[in-house]
Amino acid sequence: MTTSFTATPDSLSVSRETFDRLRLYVDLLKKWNARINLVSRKTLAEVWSRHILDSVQVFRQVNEFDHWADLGSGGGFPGLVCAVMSIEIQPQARFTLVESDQRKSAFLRTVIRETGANCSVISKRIEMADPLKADVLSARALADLTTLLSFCDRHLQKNGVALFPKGAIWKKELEDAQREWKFDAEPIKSLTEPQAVILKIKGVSRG
Ligand SMILES: C[S@@+](CC[C@H](N)C(=O)[O-])C[C@H]1O[C@@H](n2cnc3c(N)ncnc32)[C@H](O)[C@@H]1O
Repeated sequence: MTTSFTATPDSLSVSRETFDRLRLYVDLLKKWNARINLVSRKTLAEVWSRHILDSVQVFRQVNEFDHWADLGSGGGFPGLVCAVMSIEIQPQARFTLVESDQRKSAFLRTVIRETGANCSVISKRIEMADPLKADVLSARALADLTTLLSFCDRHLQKNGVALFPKGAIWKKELEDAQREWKFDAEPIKSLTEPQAVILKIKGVSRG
C-alpha cells in the first residue's frame, strides 16, 4: 500500500457516521501515542492504511457473528476497528479485547467509551483469561501461527473462524503449525501489503 492513501468514506467504503467514529479513534490514538507506545512513529504517519484499512479488511472476511474476540489488541488492531465498524453493520454483535498491558487497556476503554462500540477489555494474559467461546477470533502481530492455534483451542468455539493477518513468512508458519495442529487455512491476499495475507482458519484440533 502506498503512503498516498487518502482516507475518505468512499476510499474505505464506509458511511459518513462510521468514518467519523474512525476519525475520532485516530485522533485519540495520535494523542495517546505521544505518551504510550501504541504504534510506531513511522506507521502513525500512515495510520489510515497501515492500521485502519488493514483492520477493516479483516472485518470484511466474516458476515454474521455474535461474539468476536481479539487477542493482544495493543492499540486496538484489528479488533477495536472491527468493533467500531460493527456499530452500524452488526449492532447486536459484541467484542472482547484481551490486552495484558494496563495502560494500553486504558486507551482501549477510552476509545470504546468515546465511539460507543459494544466492546469490553480483559486486562489479563490470554493464557489466564477464562475461555471466551468466541465465534470469531483475531490477532495481529501477536505470535507465530502454532501459538495462535493454541489460543484458538482455548478461546474459539468449535465452529468458529480465526482471522490472522500474516506477513511474508506465512507459508513457513503454516508448515510449522501443521506438525502440531489439524485445521483448514485459506490465505486471503492483503490489500495493504503485497506479500501479506489474512489466514482464515477453521476446524482447529490437535494433530
Ligand atoms: C506487537 S503488539 C500488536 C498489537 C496489535 N495487535 C497490532 O497489531 O497493532 C502485541 C500486543 O499483545 C500484547 N500481548 C502480548 N502477549 C500477550 C499475552 N500473552 N496476553 C495478553 N496480551 C499480550 C502486548 O501487550 C502488545 O500490546
